[in-house]
Parts: sequence; structure tokens; C-alpha cells
Amino acid sequence: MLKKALTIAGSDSGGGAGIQADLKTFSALGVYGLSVITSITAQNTTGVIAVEDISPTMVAKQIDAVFSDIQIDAVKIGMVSNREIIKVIVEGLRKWDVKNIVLDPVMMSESGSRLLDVEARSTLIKELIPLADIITPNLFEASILLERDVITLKDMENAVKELTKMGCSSVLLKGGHLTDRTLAKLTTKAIDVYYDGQSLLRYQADRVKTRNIHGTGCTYSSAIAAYLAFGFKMDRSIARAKDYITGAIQNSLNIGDGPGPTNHFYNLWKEKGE
Ligand SMILES: Nc1ncnc2c1ncn2[C@@H]1O[C@H](COP(=O)(O)OP(=O)(O)OP(=O)(O)O)[C@@H](O)[C@H]1O
Ligand SMILES: Cc1ncc(CO)c(N)n1
Repeated sequence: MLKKALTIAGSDSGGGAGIQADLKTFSALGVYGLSVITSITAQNTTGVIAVEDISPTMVAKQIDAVFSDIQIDAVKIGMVSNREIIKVIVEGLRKWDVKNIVLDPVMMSESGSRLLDVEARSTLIKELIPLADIITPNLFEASILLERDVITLKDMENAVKELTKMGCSSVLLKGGHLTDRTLAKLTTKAIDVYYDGQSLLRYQADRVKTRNIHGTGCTYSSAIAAYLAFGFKMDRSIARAKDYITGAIQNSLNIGDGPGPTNHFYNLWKEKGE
């Protein structure tokens, strides 16, 4: 039976991150994709030029429209912008008794623009995180959530345990920005740390030497949602999603003047990236 996944996220006009990355991931993995747009960004590979949030009422209407008509197998949540939008998402998830929720607590674009209001942090923690089956922060987002630095692999292992106490079922802390402090450069492995209250696991791959890392976080969390939609358990979904994101980075595209996007269709296209 056709599986369906929903992304609740912001639009990236450049097509590399946000809603666009999520829908491409769903399609590449053979899942039917739906979207609830929270915000529109005027964005390209070099940065975010402007952001306009969608009204909370319109976000709520999109949620009701999709859930009232279509059976959805998994949901990925990305950019949620502000408190009011978080509140309507929480109401929607409760109202429609949504399962398989992957929350990527997006706070900043990789070019450094804010995608979540400072004051929305507490609402995210109190109301949205407890509904998630998994949250997928990067090092920076984990530091903001915990109000302390998360820098080393040891910090990551402690952080995942602390973050599960916020009420989500599991945490996958992404080490895409992890540095080897003695060598003062990025680690040679791209290591992510997972905890579900029992097992502490690592998912790792060789780091690809590339500047094209636009939308990696969006792609990864959407791939996890897609595999959950297929019915895989969380650990298998992450393992498969890790293979997917690694392939998408290995074949990433030299599009634009800034860091280019991940490639979802390298098996289909002649273009292989670098
Ligand atoms: N150069 C790389 N080579 C291989 N894997 C990478 C590389 N950079 C990041 N990853 C992996 O990509 C996934 C996304 O991690 P990352 O830490 O980049 O997310 P993020 O910072 O949320 O992304 P975004 O740039 O979209 O905000 C993780 O599995 C990470 O280990
Ligand atoms: C819309 C949007 N969502 C998420 C990210 C994070 O990569 C981004 N740059 N833009």
C-alpha cells in the first residue's frame, strides 16, 4: 500500500532545504509527500534574504485539510518559527492523534539566519518536544535546548540523555559539525549519537569532503520519517536514513555560489555533483 508522509516546515525558495528538501526526499524514497507550510523564506545557497511567517490560522487549516482527508503514516516537523505556530501544530497533532512524529528543532539556517524566535524555545520544549517520537537536533540546537555547550563526543553522549528527559521518546544528536579539538578541524567521521532511554547508539559514516551541506538536516529527518512510514522500527529507520543522507551528500550538487544542496536523484540523473 502507498505510504504517505507529511512535512510541516518552512519553504526554501532555493529548493535545497525546508519543505522542498523534505518532499524531494519523500519522493526519492517512494513515499507520497504532503505539506503544511509554516513560513516562506526568500533563500538561496548564499543565505536567507527575507522570512514571512504564515498565520497560525492558515497553518491550522492546512493541518485539518490534510488529516481530515488522507491517512498519513509519518510526520516530519522542521521550521516552526514562533510560539503561536507551535501551539496550533500541537493542537493539530493531538486532535488527529498523529503517530511517527520526527521533530527537527530547526533554529538557524546553516548560513546563520534565525528560523525560530528566541522566545519560542520554551514553548518548543514544553509543548512540542514531548509529542515527538524522535528529535534530531544538531550540536548548536542541542546547546540552545540544554543551555550549555555541546562540543565533544562525550558532551553528545551526555546531552542525548538529558534531552530525552524533555519527554520525547528518543533523541538523535547530529554530529555534522563535530570537530576534533586536538587537530582543530572537523572529525573524519560524521557521527550521530542516539538514545531512547535504554540504548545509546552511534550512527557514523566517512565525512565527505564537500562544502555542499545545504539542507542536510532536513533531508536526514525526512528520510527517517519516510522509513517510519514504511513501518521500520526507529533504529532501522535511522540506519537507512544515514545511508540515504550520506549518498545525498556524496553526490551533492554544485548549484549556486554558496554551499550547494543534497542530491536526491543521483540514480536517475546524469549529473553527479562535484
Ligand atoms: N560532510 C559530511 N559528510 C558526511 N556526512 C555528513 C557531512 N556533514 C553532515 N553529515 C551528516 O549529515 C546529517 C545532518 O547533520 P548536520 O549536523 O549537518 O545537520 P544540520 O546542521 O541540522 O543540517 P542543516 O545544515 O540542514 O541545518 C548527519 O547525519 C551528519 O552526520
Ligand atoms: C526553510 C528552511 N528550513 C530549514 C533550514 C535549515 O537548513 C533552512 N535553511 N530553511
